[in-house]
Amino acid sequence: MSARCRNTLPSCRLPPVPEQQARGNHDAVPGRALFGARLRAAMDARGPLCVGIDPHPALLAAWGLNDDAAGLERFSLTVLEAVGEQAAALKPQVALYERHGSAGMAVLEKLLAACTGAGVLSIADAKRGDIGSTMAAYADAWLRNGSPLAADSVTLSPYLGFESLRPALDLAAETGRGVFVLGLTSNPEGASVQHVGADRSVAARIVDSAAAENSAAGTLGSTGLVIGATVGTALADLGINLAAANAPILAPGLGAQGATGEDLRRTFGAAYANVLATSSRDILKAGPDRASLQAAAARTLEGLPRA
Ligand SMILES: O=C(O)c1cc(=O)[nH]c(=O)n1[C@@H]1O[C@H](COP(=O)(O)O)[C@@H](O)[C@H]1O
Repeated sequence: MSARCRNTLPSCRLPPVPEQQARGNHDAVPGRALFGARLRAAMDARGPLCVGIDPHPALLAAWGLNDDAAGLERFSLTVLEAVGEQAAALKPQVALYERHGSAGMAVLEKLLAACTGAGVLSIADAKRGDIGSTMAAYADAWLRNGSPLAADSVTLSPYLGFESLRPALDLAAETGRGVFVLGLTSNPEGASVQHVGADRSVAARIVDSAAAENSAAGTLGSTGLVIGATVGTALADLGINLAAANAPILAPGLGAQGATGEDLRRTFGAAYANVLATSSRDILKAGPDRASLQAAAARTLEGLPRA
C-alpha cells in the first residue's frame, strides 16, 4: 500500500512521513473536493465501513504492547496498515490518545498525517463543543489547514446549542473538511437529553439544523450526524426524517455494543445509503495479526446489507 507513517518500530512497513507532512501541511490541497463528496466516493469504492481506532489499555495488553506512547504508535499504525485500504474512513478515539498526555497526542498527529498519506479519510473522534469563541479554537485545532491535528473531519457535541458550533461549521466549509454532530447517540443514557422537547425533540432539532447546513450541497453534505446503530425505533418515534438531511451518518454501535448490519438497515431505512457504519473493539480484538484484522474488517463489511 502507499501508506506513509513515521513509525520506526520494526513491525511497521510504512515509509516515513516527511517532516512537513507530519506538521500538518499535508492537508492544504488546493481545489480538493468537499468532505461529503470525498466520503461518498470512498463509500462507493470501498463500502460503508469505518474502523474505529480505540487503543484501550486492555487491547494494548492483548496485543502484547505496553500502555505507553510506543505501544499506542505500534497499535495505531498497525491498524492503518492492515485496514487502511478496506475502510472508507478510520476514526481514532481522541480520549485514548489524550490519556497519554503530550506523547499520546504526538502519536495522534502522526496517525492523522499517515491516514492522509495512505489515502484514507480520518474522523477525529473528539466530541468537541463549547461556546463560540472557544469553539473557534477547537475548530482551529481539528479543521484548519496546517494544524498538526488537522483531520478530514471531527465529531462535535451540540449540547451548548447547535449554533455554538458555527466556527467549526464555517471552517470545515472553508477547508473542505467535515463534521459529525451528535444526534442520537448509541449509549442508553443519551435518551434522557436527546429525546426530550415539548413539540420537537432535541435530537430532531439537531437533525433539522444539520439538514439546513446541507441544503445547498450536491450529492452528500459535509455536516454529518452521529446516530447510533443501537437506537432502535427512536427515529420513527421522534418523527425524524433522516434521509431529508442529506447528511453522512456515522453509526457506532456495531459489534461490541450489540448492533448488527440488519439493525442498521431496519433503523435507518431510506437514509441507509448515507450510513457509515463504525466498529472499533469488535475488529481491533482480532489484532495484532494484520491478516486477522483484515479478515475481521471484511467480515464486518460483508455483514452490512447493500444500500
Ligand atoms: O461519536 C462516536 O463515534 C460515538 C458516538 C456514539 O453515540 N457512540 C459511540 O460509541 N461512539 C464512539 O464509537 C466508538 C465505539 O466503539 P466500539 O463500541 O468498540 O465499537 C467509541 O470510540 C465511542 O466513543
